[in-house]
Amino acid sequence: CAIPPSDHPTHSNGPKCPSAPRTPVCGDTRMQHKDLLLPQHPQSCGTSSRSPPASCRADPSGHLPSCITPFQSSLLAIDLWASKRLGVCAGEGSAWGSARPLMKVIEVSGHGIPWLLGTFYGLCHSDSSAAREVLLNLLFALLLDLVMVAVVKGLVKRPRPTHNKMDMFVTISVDKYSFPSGHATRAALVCRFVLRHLVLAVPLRVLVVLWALIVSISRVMLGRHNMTDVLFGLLLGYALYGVVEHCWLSPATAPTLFALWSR
Ligand SMILES: CC(C)=CCC/C(C)=C/CC/C(C)=C/COP(=O)(O)O
Repeated sequence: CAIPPSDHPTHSNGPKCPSAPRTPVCGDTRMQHKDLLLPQHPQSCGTSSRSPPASCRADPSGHLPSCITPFQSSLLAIDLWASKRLGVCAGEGSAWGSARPLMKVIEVSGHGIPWLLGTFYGLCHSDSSAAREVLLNLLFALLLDLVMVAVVKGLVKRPRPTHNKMDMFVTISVDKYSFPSGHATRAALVCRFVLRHLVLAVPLRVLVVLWALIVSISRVMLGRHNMTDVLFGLLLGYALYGVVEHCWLSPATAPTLFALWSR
């Protein structure tokens, strides 16, 4: 199943194949491969796209190894296909278009701004030093998450799904990219953080986990992300919590920071 090299988004900086056929050779798959962001033999313009050594050279843009096996390629194609099928709230006219407003409320619940503002507000108004310690670490976790997601998005530069409508509440420049899902990383990170540091009754703990899952699933349903963006986001958020725990800020390890907030 050959993919016309000129259709690949990374080719904007790399070699062009103006003479490559533009007729679909794999039906819908050709169009969906635009989102893979893995060069399809960019060096093989004018030669057979089956030439194996060319497929393992460095990506001209230097962002990703271009050595993609047929197995990986198939997994990504399945990801794109399934994500498109699951994007049932991607537009008002989609199968579940009427649920889109609810999905957008869920989107805001996992957005960085309410979490940052809420944590900052709590920090300024908390009287107990224990609460301040937890909130300061939550603020650190949220900022670390924003930075890590921005770095990975900027490195990978995977475009958002073609069916996504870019009508998101406050975004930053890298949010035009899709991998990983910032909402999913935040949901996993906050979920682990809250379960570890807040004393909650079991039903509330279940609700926190459900919220994280719903925020993550809603990214695909809204058409914002492919499934792999969300799965990687969840893993990244889970792992970032480990970093936060490892670097835990306390009055002993960061006295200056705590002095800022003490009364
Ligand atoms: C302090 C500071 C730089 C705050 C920026 C907060 C902000 C605009 C975060 C962006 C949140 C966002 C829209 C993430 C994208 O989530 P995806 O799940 O679509 O990747």
